[in-house]
Amino acid sequence: MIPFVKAHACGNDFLIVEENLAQGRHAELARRLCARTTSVGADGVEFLERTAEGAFNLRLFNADGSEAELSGNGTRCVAAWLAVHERIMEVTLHTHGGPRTCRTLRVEGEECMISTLMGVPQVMPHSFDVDGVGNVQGVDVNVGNPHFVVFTDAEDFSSHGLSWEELGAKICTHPAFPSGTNVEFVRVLDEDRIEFRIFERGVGPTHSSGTGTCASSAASIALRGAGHILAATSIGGTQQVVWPARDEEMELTGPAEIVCVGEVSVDEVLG
Ligand SMILES: N[C@@H](CCC[C@H](N)C(=O)O)C(=O)O
Repeated sequence: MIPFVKAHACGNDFLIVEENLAQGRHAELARRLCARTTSVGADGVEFLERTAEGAFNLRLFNADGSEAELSGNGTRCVAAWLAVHERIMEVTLHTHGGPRTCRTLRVEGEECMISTLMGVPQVMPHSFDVDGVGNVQGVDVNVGNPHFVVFTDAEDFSSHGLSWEELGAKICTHPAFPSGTNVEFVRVLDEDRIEFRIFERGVGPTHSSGTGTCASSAASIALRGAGHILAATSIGGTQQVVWPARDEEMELTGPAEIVCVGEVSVDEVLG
């Protein structure tokens, strides 16, 4: 049997599995466990390794089995699990996108409020042609993993005559991004608030993204005159971002909740 924890952050849901159970089958396990109709269902799997020295390492696999550098929400889900069930209130989780230190500010039952230091975002305007669409202008943002931010004024987040889901799918796998990219469609509402939709690499449209929140905020602060303290809302809820200056770390604060713990039979998962 493979024990798992299911958690979500603003509706972006993850399974947490101990690394020593994966035995090299990370991609296959992620694909099978994340299937919405035939398995547990999630946007990704966080494999959690505990080293003999007491460090915590994370490997993140998207629902399609691809490995990503990190997830902001997935990292927060792991921090919530450690806070709720092991009373670890501050922890540095080592991801392939760099170390992320999470501080649990509040625990209410299975729900936590957590602040994470998310590194220093790198922001760079970028435009390229998309077949049948034309020139798309946006912003590359690296927050440990890659994002492309498209600003739009449309209330439904459409752009270039396409829905955000349609254009997101085209950009996500566009040759301008050899490793693929996450895509955000962002509306700057005022100095303190932005709203966005996310099309995630390796998943598709999701309800939220921690790194997507940081990327959307970084582009809005750097290039659209948004303030240094921002509320960023996606389908699954609002997260707070603080980014004092371009060369400083961004802090992301938001909720994460443990949904359930369970176990699945290895035969059922891997056949
Ligand atoms: N939802 C995540 C991002 C997960 C990784 C992403 N799909 C990628 O491939 O980079 C978040 O909360 O940051």
